[in-house]
Amino acid sequence: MNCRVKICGITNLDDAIMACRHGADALGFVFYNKSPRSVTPDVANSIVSQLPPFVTPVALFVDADESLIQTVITGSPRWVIQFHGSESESQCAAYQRPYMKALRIQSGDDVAALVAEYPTASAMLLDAYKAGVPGGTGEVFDWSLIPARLSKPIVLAGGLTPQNVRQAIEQVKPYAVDVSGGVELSKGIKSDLKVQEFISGAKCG
Ligand SMILES: O=C(O)c1ccccc1N[C@@H]1O[C@H](COP(=O)(O)O)[C@@H](O)[C@H]1O
Repeated sequence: MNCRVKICGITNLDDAIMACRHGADALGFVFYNKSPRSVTPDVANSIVSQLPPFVTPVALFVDADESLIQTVITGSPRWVIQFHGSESESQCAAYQRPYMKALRIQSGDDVAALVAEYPTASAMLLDAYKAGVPGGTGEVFDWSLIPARLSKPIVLAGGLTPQNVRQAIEQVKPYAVDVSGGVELSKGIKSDLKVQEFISGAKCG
């Protein structure tokens, strides 16, 4: 099964180019200033302007001001948006860009019903729920909570690593996987070896 890979939390050009070299399909940039992976619009747009073709930059926001979102996305027509807060469907759709909405899954959630709330999303990202932390937690959730058939492509996130990514893909069969902390050397800095192992693990099936 060909699974696409997004490497999230890119903060510098060297890591971006390294991830592309290993076959990343998408790179995530975090515009949330409480994250240790937070980048400025200028830094991110400078990196995006130097990316090779066929790699999608993803701008991650957590309940951000409209002005910040507009500042980022006007920097490049290539941006896809990841909404990782409690944004409504109409807020997400307002920017007229392809977007994915993150859902933080916990037991008892009706995942199909939550997905159905975002008919304009290109994909839905499923992440672990942790109280008080919007994402990048490094925690895995119970993948058996994900129904076999959903109305949108699924991007699986939350605590993925080079060690568990193949098992995750075989069990969940997502459209794509997304990783941040599991391929880091230190907060905000990616490990060449871990990125290589993660992508080859995700794409070897
Ligand atoms: O990466 C962050 O710092 C971050 C901050 C706020 C919201 C989301 C964030 N990252 C996203 O969280 C998931 C899971 O990350 P991890 O692999 O468990 O570290 C992923 O979708 C990141 O894009």
